[in-house]
Amino acid sequence: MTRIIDGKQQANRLREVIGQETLGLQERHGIRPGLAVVMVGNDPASQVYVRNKARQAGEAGIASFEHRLEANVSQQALLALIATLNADPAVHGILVQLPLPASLSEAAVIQAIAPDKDVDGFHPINIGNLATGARAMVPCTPLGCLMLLRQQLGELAGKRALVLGRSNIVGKPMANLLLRDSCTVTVAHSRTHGLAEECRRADILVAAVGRPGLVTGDWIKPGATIIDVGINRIEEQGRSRLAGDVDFTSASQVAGAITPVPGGVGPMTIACLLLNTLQATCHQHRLPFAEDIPQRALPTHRKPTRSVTS
Ligand SMILES: Nc1nc(=O)c2c([nH]1)NC[C@@H]1CN(c3ccc(C(=O)N[C@@H](CCC(=O)O)C(=O)O)cc3)C=[N+]21
Ligand SMILES: [Mg+2]
Repeated sequence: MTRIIDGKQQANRLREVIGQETLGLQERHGIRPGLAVVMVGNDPASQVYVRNKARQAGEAGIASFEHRLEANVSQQALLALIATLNADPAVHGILVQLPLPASLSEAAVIQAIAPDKDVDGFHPINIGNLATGARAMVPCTPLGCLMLLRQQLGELAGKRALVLGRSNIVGKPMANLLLRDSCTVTVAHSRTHGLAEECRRADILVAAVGRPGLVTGDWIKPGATIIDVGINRIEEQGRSRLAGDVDFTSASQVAGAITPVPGGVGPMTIACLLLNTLQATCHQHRLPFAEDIPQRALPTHRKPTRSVTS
């Protein structure tokens, strides 16, 4: 039987445990974690995400500070705001909603964020620390995918993982996280030869290319675990709906487990943003951070198989 991985429910559980931890911080130390979200311009889709983040942060005991800037804001003004947030002790995490208008340099903006407050994990310091296996702030979407995989499979070591997509936000950090869990990792992309065959070899497939329905059932190894990162807004029969990079109908006939869109990776992304904000808060106050929050919130669904001799 194919298992539908309920990311919405897992994210609810994770946010609940985060809320318990923030309550403890408040009661024992009088500290309230704070998350600043900077939005440039008024893209309607971004506004929905920013609103959801603020509401879910509040429910988990995290203060949120929204900063909306005009689409024509100067780079200098944006960098000045980031400098203010870097210096503000009530702000433990800073997220600048991407993409930015073309007139602004995303690289310069990301590098201006203090690495300790970079809850997106996009700063080169955090990317480098993740790649070398040091302590790092890990990008929220791949972190959420990893949690769903661990919850589903227990042990990931030795599994053949295929990451479809090589973006800085998902594909590259995802590949590093899977390597850290001792998977055999392949990164495929639009120029890969024999893409379908590559996919069919994978025990774990993470699709993050932004092409609706690209991965069909005949690309999937029977029993494989499929994580669909794609959030594509498509028009169908005059109506707008969300579609993943995986064709759910055919893929769910073959896969062992699969995430839906919506209700899969998306909610986990926001929960991981809150978890990163909590971690950043603990770090900035030199307090211990409970590394076991994900395991506590999301106990393994399937016990790892043990060999007879061990
Ligand atoms: N600096 C930065 N960090 C980000 O993490 C970031 C960003 N910029 N820019 C935009 C993307 C997109 N993103 C989503 C988060 C949650 C859902 C989510 O919760 N999706 C719901 C459905 C939402 C709906 O119905 O529209 C779901 O998949 O179930 C979607 C998309 C974070 N992003
Ligand atoms: Mg989703």
